[in-house]
Amino acid sequence: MINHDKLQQAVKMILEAVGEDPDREGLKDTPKRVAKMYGEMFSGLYEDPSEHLKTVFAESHEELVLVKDIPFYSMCEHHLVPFFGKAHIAYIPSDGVVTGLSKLARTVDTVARRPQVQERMTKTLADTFMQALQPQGVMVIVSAEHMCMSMRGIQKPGAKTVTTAVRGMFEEDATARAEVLNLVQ
Ligand SMILES: Nc1nc2c(ncn2[C@@H]2O[C@H](COP(=O)(O)OP(=O)(O)OP(=O)(O)O)[C@@H](O)[C@H]2O)c(=O)[nH]1
Ligand SMILES: [Zn+2]
Repeated sequence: MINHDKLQQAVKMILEAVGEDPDREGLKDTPKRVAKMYGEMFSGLYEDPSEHLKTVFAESHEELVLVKDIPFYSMCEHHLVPFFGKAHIAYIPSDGVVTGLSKLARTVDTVARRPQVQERMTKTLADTFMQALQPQGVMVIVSAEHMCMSMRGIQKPGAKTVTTAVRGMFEEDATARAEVLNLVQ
């Protein structure tokens, strides 16, 4: 599990390293707060995203299911600052098995709450849905703004990165991909 003592020591060292006084009134509880916050933001390291997808229902809907505009916050593993945006999850069930709609969003949260890069987050989501639900196909679209590109470095606030991952029948079926893109816009 997350080592809160070590996190607190590390945050105190960062404050010292930037020339702050970690014992001053405003900062004295900061190491504890940040340790707790990292515990939340990286909780996905200790969860198996496919666990959420064990909730399934027998429903003979073998056509598109799309949950779009799922907001998420993740942490860029290169700079440890947030990247955030929307995930859109589409799948076509097979064998009369669908999962709970909220479980798609829960899976997004688990995968987002790790040190991440957007490409791996997108791919992990697609692979998790494919393995856990064994649907006819999955299409995942993630659109995000990276704070490491907005508030520092190249400083391009508003620039969006869009990544997709398709599996199963979506790989062959351009019309099905176009239908999802059309519904997402
Ligand atoms: N592919 C990919 N790159 C990312 C992601 N998040 C951040 N990056 C990039 O990671 C790269 C790290 O580049 P480096 O040259 O090692 O670090 P840097 O000197 O801080 O780079 P700048 O951001 O250009 O100032 C940057 O280009 C970031 O934009 C991500 O999710 N996916
Ligand atoms: Zn970054």
